[in-house]
Amino acid sequence: MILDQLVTATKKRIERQQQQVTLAQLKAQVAQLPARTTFPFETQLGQPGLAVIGELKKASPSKGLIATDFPYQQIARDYEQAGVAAISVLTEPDYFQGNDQFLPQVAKTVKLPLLRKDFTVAPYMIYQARLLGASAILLIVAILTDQELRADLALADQLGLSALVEAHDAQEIKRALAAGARVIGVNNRNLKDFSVDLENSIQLRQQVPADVLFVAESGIKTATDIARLKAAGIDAVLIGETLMRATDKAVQLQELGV
Ligand SMILES: O=P(O)(O)OC[C@@H](O)[C@@H](O)c1c[nH]c2ccccc12
Repeated sequence: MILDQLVTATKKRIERQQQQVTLAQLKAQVAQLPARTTFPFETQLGQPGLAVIGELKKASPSKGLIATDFPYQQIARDYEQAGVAAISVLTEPDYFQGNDQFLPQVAKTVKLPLLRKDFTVAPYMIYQARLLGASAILLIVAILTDQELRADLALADQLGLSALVEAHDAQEIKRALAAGARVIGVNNRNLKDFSVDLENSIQLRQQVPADVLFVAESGIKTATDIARLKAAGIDAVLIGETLMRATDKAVQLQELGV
């Protein structure tokens, strides 16, 4: 499965990076940063109405190259002007053509909270996310043990980072809730065959209590999709490809009815 390949590639990448900057050195750098007392990612998602997280994604394993031209700072500015609540920044290099440096570059361009979209497989990556200027990290339940999930959530909390905890079925939602997730994302894309089914997030909405933020992820393309998700009481949507391909982000969001 693609997720296994991503985990293997990410572990190798982090091992390489740790040879340049050790965990102890990274921790020391993070310790120099001012303490954070707020969680702007969650504040933004908790606003009334459906919040949109716009994603910066040059390529993906399911779609290949999405944007030949990728002026990510300009796209971030366009997202901000179009009124998105937060920006998801793919940093994974091998399959998504992401780059860690996109985060600080985008952070100095817009005021919006940034989600570091990567495959968090080690606490090292959580310290990195803080140092790079992210407000939130992604934790994928399917690739973490319960113990790791708890420890990662605690560390994120301690560093002033929110965590979007990604689940794809009721069992994973249970694990996310038991670990104390405050934001749960349900991926509509099946990572085994890349098929997309919006019903996944709609059906699973009921498994999550109202005081936990619920994000529907992937495959959102039309106003009908948005209307269905709104009717299901979803707090936020994560939209990548549809927004990446739109020449005018504001017009695209208007057409979607968000
Ligand atoms: O481009 P889409 O279909 O709108 O999807 C966005 C986002 O949900 C997707 O990129 C995603 C969801 N979960 C992930 C985990 C890692 C990398 C990427 C993702």
